[in-house]
Amino acid sequence: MMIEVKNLVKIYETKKGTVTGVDHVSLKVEKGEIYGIVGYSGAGKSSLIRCLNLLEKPTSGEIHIDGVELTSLSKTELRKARLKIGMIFQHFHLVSAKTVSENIAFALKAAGLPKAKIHDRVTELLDMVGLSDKKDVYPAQLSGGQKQRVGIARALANNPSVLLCDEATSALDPSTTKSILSLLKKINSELGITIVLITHEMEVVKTICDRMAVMQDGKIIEEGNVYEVFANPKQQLTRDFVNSILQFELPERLLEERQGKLIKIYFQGEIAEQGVISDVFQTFKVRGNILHGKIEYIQDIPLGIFIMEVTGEQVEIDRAIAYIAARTKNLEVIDDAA
Ligand SMILES: Nc1ncnc2c1ncn2[C@@H]1O[C@H](COP(=O)(O)OP(=O)(O)OP(=O)(O)O)[C@@H](O)[C@H]1O
Repeated sequence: MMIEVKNLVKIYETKKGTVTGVDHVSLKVEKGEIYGIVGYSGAGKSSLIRCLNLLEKPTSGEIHIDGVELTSLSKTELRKARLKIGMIFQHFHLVSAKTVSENIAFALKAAGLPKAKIHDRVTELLDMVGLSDKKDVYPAQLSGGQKQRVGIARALANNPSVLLCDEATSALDPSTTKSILSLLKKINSELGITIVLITHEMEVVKTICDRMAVMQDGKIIEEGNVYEVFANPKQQLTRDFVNSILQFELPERLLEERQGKLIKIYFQGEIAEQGVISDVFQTFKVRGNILHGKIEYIQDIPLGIFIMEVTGEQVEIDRAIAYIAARTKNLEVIDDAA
């Protein structure tokens, strides 16, 4: 187990009283996993991830990273343990008076790497994040995506086993977000670094995470393999997050002009690839009109939702619907004009 959090509590003392940031959270992350924690603002995600490297001191609970329990370490021991935990931030936190190379070299100097080795390591890191041509540039001259690449290079400088990402793509546009996520994925698969990320965007979780947790009011309310959570969300909040990706509204006009039965079909896994829809038209005397549809690929497994109008004789429609229902995850007759 790379990360094990046991009964973590973080309470803030404020002038107005105490605020619970993290409320008895326990979680485990396996070596090499990408683990995403999703939640709305104020759910406690930042508090939780900042406790993982003790940027924030937990009120109680245990944090084990690669077999080391962090909360009981002395200052010196903690400084050493932290080298194994890289972190990147929403607003990058680069030093504006230092060049790209100097920003990265700083992390190596702090860890005591001999000067002669620093240059080579910086060159290697710049190459890894695709910024070799920007080494002497200052952060102000970089785009957001480039700044985050510097942040990533700096976080990886001392060969950490864990990378913590605090809303790392939230300040970036969608296409830059994609490129940063694919860089994180590459780092994970090529270097075997375990990644924990927090985000309010399900899209991020969908794109790169293996497992995920949903956080609300300081607690983890649902957890699991990303495909499983997307396909079978249990809590209302999780359903809302999943719907942000999968759902769509059907225009009112379509509902008014329908003729046969309107059905909503959920596909899961391989079923989505097996052509259930085309089989239905070969087997039964019905016509079908797809009004809306979407297939998302999560961990390369399809998860789909379709709305289809089925017309024809009532008996045939019923048989066709029964046929589809038997072969898909979930079928809802949403409207019946007959
Ligand atoms: N330094 C602090 N002092 C007092 N209360 C805090 C502090 N940091 C966070 N909190 C409170 O703890 C709770 C959780 O906040 P946290 O920032 O961890 O949530 P979040 O899910 O990361 O949300 P956001 O994305 O908006 O930061 C909130 O009620 C917040 O007001």
